[in-house]
Amino acid sequence: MEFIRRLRVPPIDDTLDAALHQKIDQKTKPLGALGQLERLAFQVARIQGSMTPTLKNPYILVFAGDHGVAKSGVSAYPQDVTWQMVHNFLQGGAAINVFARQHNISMRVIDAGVNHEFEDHPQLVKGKIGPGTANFLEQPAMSEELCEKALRLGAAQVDAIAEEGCNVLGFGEMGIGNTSSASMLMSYLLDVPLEHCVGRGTGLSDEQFEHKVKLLQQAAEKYPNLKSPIDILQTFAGFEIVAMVGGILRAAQNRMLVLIDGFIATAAYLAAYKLAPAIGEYAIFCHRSMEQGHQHMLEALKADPILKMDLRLGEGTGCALAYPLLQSSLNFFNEMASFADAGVSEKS
Ligand SMILES: Cc1cc2ncn([C@H]3O[C@H](COP(=O)(O)O)[C@@H](O)[C@H]3O)c2cc1C
Ligand SMILES: O=C(O)c1cccnc1
Repeated sequence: MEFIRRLRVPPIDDTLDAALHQKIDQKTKPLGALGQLERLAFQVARIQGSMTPTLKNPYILVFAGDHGVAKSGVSAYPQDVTWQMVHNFLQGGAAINVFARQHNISMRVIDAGVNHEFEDHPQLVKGKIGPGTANFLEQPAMSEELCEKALRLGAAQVDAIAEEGCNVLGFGEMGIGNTSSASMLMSYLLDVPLEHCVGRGTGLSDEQFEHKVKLLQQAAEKYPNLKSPIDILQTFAGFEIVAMVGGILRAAQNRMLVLIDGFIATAAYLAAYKLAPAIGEYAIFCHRSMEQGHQHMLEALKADPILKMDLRLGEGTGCALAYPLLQSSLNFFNEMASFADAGVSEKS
């Protein structure tokens, strides 16, 4: 696939590492006392190759798409909620709108494949790859051609906001049924049993959850020999998930800071990571979702999520909520006095 053949993620230069550690350790605090904030500041400064890193023009991209599998009763909500929520995002009434407004984060909604025609709106990108995916219980979700189109869609959106001066962006999603897709991706990409990957999504009852597990197990039996990340994406992903994969890859390629939300966004990240492991240095995991598979996925990635707030929403909400802590990490790094500046005695 041309998109994948052209993929080049720059490895991070370590020439500043010693100076960055020294700058952090010289701040007026016991050594290591700002914990994860110190690790975040170090990571961002390395990505930017700068002793004075900054966050510029932050964005949340919310990718939306419908899933054929939603018709098989794997979600607690009807498929129409996908387009209805896109409408809600554009009206400014969803959780992600509220948190993004609170932290001055711009938002864009990408229709990657919702089964609905939307009116024009300044925050909406009309990128529909198709009116939703095929039901993977019956046939692969999409062709290779559409998969590549979706990768390019995500990459193009990231390039567009990079041109607006953005250097930090969060990836969010909306698509009824997409925890099922994400569970399949996780099981295949990590080669772990499906039981560790399936959760209750929007809030399934015990009975509905058993039905979901049974259907997804049938799907796994149908496709025993998938190995490559692209084949796995084509078979199980949604257009919004593949567009996120393309976007995550391009953001790292552009040396932007990549903020990863919950279970579905992390599944997209996982596919991107399998395609280009160098993206690992650009990613910040914003929270640990209640969706059970997310906890296993984060462990497998050795990720250190910023928040544990019992969220299970998606939309990029974890990214928006973690953003002020990321700001705090750079503020301490750029503004805090050193022992020498402040005339404070160092460790004896
Ligand atoms: C009103 C509403 C708003 C949402 N915002 C995000 N999701 C989340 O729930 C969906 C995934 O769960 P499942 O696989 O169980 O369908 C995705 O659309 C996800 O972003 C929502 C779900 C609902 C119902
Ligand atoms: O972790 C998430 O992002 C998530 C969990 C459940 C439903 N929707 C999203």
